[in-house]
Amino acid sequence: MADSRTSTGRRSDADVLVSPGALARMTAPVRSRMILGAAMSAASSVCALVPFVAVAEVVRLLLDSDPGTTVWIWVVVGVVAMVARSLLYGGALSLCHFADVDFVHLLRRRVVRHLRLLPLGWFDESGSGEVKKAVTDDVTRIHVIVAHLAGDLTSAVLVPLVSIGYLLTRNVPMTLLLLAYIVVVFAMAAPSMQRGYQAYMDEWNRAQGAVSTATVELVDGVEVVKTYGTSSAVFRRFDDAVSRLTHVAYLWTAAMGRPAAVINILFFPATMIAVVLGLGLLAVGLGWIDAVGVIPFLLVGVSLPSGYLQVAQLANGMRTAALGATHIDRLLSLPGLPDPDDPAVPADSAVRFDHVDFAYTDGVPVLTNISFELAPGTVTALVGPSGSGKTTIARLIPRFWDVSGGMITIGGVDVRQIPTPELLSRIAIVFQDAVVLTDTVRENVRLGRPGASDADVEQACRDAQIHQRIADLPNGYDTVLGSAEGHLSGGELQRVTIARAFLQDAPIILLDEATAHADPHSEVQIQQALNRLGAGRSVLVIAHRLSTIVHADQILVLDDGQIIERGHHDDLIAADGRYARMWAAQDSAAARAGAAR
Ligand SMILES: Nc1ncnc2c1ncn2[C@@H]1O[C@H](COP(=O)(O)OP(=O)(O)OP(=O)(O)O)[C@@H](O)[C@H]1O
Repeated sequence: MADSRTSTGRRSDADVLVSPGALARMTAPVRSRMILGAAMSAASSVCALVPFVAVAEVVRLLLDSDPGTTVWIWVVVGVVAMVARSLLYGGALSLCHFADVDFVHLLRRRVVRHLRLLPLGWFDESGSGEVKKAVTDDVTRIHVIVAHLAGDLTSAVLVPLVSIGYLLTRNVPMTLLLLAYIVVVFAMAAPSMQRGYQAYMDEWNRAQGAVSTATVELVDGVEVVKTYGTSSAVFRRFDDAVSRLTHVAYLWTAAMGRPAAVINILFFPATMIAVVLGLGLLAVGLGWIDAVGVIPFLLVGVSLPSGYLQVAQLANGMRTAALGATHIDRLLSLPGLPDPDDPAVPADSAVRFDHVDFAYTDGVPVLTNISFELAPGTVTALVGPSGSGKTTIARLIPRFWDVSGGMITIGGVDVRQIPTPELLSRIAIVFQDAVVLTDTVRENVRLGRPGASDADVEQACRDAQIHQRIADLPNGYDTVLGSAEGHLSGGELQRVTIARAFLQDAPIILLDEATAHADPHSEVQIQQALNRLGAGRSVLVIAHRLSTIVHADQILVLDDGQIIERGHHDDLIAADGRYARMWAAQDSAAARAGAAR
């Protein structure tokens, strides 16, 4: 059997065992409206049948020698049923669709809230494809059930049952003859349809999952695709996934096509009219029914099999919805970072690492025995070779991951005991790559303090030395970042995120290589903004350019996850150790670059 993992090693739909209760749990908040919608839809389906019955009865009575006033009663019944049907149908449709809108909103919000609790490691492992799948694809799969299942399934099951009941009251042998025809057609075609369906359903889901993952990968890696064109592995994986999906679709259609065509032809309304007439002639010949008695069968019996096809489609929808619900259920049951069992609020903003060990993967230590203090109003710089653990240290403070050993405290309180909103409100982070949303500049800055006034947002931008640049944009602060008119350089975007940190006014600042992508002019501006931002706060700086941290109160030199030197710039230079060598190497590199210019 083909491997059911996708090219990125993630699990595909076919690996998931559908959990029977998941769909019921997921739809619980709107269940009462779904039931009411189903009841209204059932009543509407019965009403939809009544006009046909009324016409059949009117025709039968008119052909009688003395129709009497009963004819008019049937006319009124038919008209009232038509009106009632429209009202009930419209009501059921609105009810289910409004329930569906609420359902989608509630479920997406629940999923996104839960995603916020998951450690960053989960996102690294699962990728954006998994998030997109849960929030859009899986929710959409279930939404079809809320919007349509209750109403459509009830009517698909109920209409044939009521029709058969009515026809039995008209003539039992003729009804049995018609049912026998329908059963024989099913018996001929349904088993091979079922076999074809089961054989390719899983294959189809797997191929679809692979296309979804490959598409996300393609978009994420669009720069590689542009550079290496269609020869890149990313593009090849996408191409293979699409070809596989097409192939499965072809095989599936071929397997299902013949039996589906047989059923469609034999249940086609024109075919059914001919069948009812033929069976009617037979029954009249055998003396089981008179000619007038065949009329109800022509009007009501012809559409008897249509419900089957609808039920088959809905069963498919049910299965994919159950699969979507199982995915979401699994995601919602993933454990988030544990909540504090004894919540406490820190007294001040002194950050302390106390013999901290950390590993992303069990058995592969990344940090070992890290201890240092980040006192309020001081700057601590982390330096060291690539991969030595600088970013990891910074990310443990806001609990992007939890330590494996030792403890991190803020104001004497273990970060694991500080309620998450409280913890995050105390820490402002300026990442290496400026993280901005596709939203207006104003809202991007306001993320630092939701509810901040426009004046405060502008003041923060002045402090970050980006106000004038924003004011010069076509729509000023209302320009959407990422849009054609809202294109800012890396250094400018970095200053937008610094403005966000100014607005947040947090006592602890984490700066991860904030000047990394800036040109020399931007770098000076960013540096000035950062110096002002850091004044009076606990600042942790990750720096590659040692010239930016010569005035730091404390420099920690990391190597392979351990602190190998610590002290002021001058002390470390005097010690003539690793830091001194790094300084000399950067100095001569800068001199070489200067000479080359
Ligand atoms: N999400 C992750 N999952 C597993 N390993 C990781 C993860 N992030 C980083 N690592 C590993 O942890 C080690 C430390 O990485 P870290 O990013 O903290 O180093 P760094 O000193 O900041 O590097 P750089 O200067 O290149 O940014 C590296 O070996 C890295 O491969």
